[in-house]
Amino acid sequence: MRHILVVDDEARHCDSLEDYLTQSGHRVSVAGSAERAFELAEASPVDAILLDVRLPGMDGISAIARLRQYAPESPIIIMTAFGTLDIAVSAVREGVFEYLVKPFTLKELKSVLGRAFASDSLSVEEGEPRTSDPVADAVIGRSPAMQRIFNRIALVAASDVPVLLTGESGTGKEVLARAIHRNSSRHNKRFLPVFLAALSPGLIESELFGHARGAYTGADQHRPGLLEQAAEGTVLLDELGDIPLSLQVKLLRAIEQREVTRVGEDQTRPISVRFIAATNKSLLDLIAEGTFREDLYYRLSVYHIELPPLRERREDIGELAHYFLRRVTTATACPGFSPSAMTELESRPWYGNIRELRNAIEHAAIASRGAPIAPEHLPCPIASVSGGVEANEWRSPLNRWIEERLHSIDPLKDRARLHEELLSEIEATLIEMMLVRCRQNQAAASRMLGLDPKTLRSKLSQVRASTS
Ligand SMILES: Nc1ncnc2c1ncn2[C@@H]1O[C@H](COP(=O)(O)OP(=O)(O)OP(=O)(O)O)[C@@H](O)[C@H]1O
Repeated sequence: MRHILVVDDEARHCDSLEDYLTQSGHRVSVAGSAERAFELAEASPVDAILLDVRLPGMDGISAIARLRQYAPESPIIIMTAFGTLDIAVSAVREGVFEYLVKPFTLKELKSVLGRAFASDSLSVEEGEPRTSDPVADAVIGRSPAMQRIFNRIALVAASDVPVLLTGESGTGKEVLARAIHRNSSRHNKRFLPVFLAALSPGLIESELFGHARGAYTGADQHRPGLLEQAAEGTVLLDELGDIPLSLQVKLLRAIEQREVTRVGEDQTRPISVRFIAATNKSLLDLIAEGTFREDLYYRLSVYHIELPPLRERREDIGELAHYFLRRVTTATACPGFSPSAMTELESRPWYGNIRELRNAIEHAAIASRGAPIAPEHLPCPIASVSGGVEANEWRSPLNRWIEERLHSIDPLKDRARLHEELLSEIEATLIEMMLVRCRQNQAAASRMLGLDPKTLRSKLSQVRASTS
C-alpha cells in the first residue's frame, strides 16, 4: 500500500481518483489547494503526488519546490487539461516524473503509477511518453495529440539525443525543432536549418562538411561546412529523405563520432552539434527501396516524434485560426469569424495542414476588408497531393499506433501480441459502425460484413465484454 496525495480542486475528479486508488489498495489523501497539500505532506509521508496545475491560490507548478521539501523522493505526476509547452517545460525543470493530460483514463493513470513505483503492485500496461523541456512563442495545440507531443518535446529537449520529426508537409516540424532548440542547453547558440532538398547534389557534401582549398574547381579557399558552422548549436536536417545515399555514411559518422572530414582533407575535426532531422517521407519506405540506410535511420530515430495531420486534431483549428488572424490584424481591428466560417474551417481536410490554414486566414483577412470572415472569403481548399488520401489517412495513425505500442513494450518482459491487438481494435470498430448503419439489425449487419450471424453474435459479445 502506498500513500498517494491527490491535489486537485475539482471535487468530482478527486472522488473518482480516490475511489480508484483506494480500490487498488492505496491510502489516499485529497487536498483542494496547494496550501492544504503542504499541510498534508508535512503531517504524513507521501509516496506519490498527483498534482493539478490550475489551483485556487498557489498554482501546481509553483507548489512543486515546496512539496519536494516534504517528499524529496516521491514521484510527482502533473495533471492538466490544457498543458502548454511552457507548463511541460516547467514541470520537467522541477523534476516532475510524468505529465498526464486531462481527461485521462484510469488505465493511463495505472500505467503511470506503475512506472512511478517501478515495482508492479499496479502492473504496467501501457507506455506513455515522459515529459521534459521547451518554452515557445506560439506553439499551439490543445488537442490530446499535441499535448502528448508537448510532453515528449519537453522530455527530450534538455538532453542531447538526436530527434526525428516526421509528419506531412506543414504540420509544424520546423516549429517544433525550434522549440526543442530554444529549450535546450544550446539555446543561446545557433539554430541552423539545412534544407537538404534545396542544396545542389554536387555541392551538398561540401555544404555540410566543408572543403579544403583546391578540393574541386572553384574551391579557392578553405571553408567549414554547416555542421562546423553550427558551433555548439542545433542543426535541423530538413527533408532528410532527400540526402543522397552516398553521403549517409558520412553523416552517420558525424552524428556518432561527432567529427567531420572536409572534402579534400584527411584530417577529422571535432563538432559539437545537436541533430534534429525532419521529413515528410516515410523513411521506412525509402529503406525498403534501398535509398535510405537503415543504420542512419536507427541512429536518428532514437527519439521519434510523429506529428499528426491537422485533420486528425481538429480541436486545434479554432485556436490556430484566431492566432493567425490576430497576427495579420491589430488587436482592435480583429474582425473574427462568422460561425459558418468557423464551421467551414473545422470541417476542411487541410491537406496542406497548418501552413494551408495560415495562408487561408491571411487570404481571408484581406478579402473580408475588416468585416468578420465568412465562408466566401476563404480560398478553395487545396487538393490532396497524393491522390491516395485513403491510404495516407490509414498510414499515419497506424504508424503512431505502432510507435506508441512499441514504446510501451518491454521486449524482455512482455509478450507482445501487436497483430492480434490491432486486428481486434479494427474489428471492434468495423462491427460497431456496421451495426449503427444497420440500426442495430444484426442480420443486416452480418450480411454487410459477410459474416455468419452466429459468428457476428459471438464477436459482438467479445467486443462488448472487452469494452465494459
Ligand atoms: N503548433 C503550431 N502553432 C502555431 N503555428 C504553427 C504550429 N505548427 C506549425 N505552425 C505554422 O505552420 C507553418 C508550417 O509549419 P512548419 O514549417 O514548421 O511545417 P513543416 O512540417 O516543417 O513543413 P515542411 O515539411 O513543408 O517543411 C508555419 O507558418 C508555422 O509557423
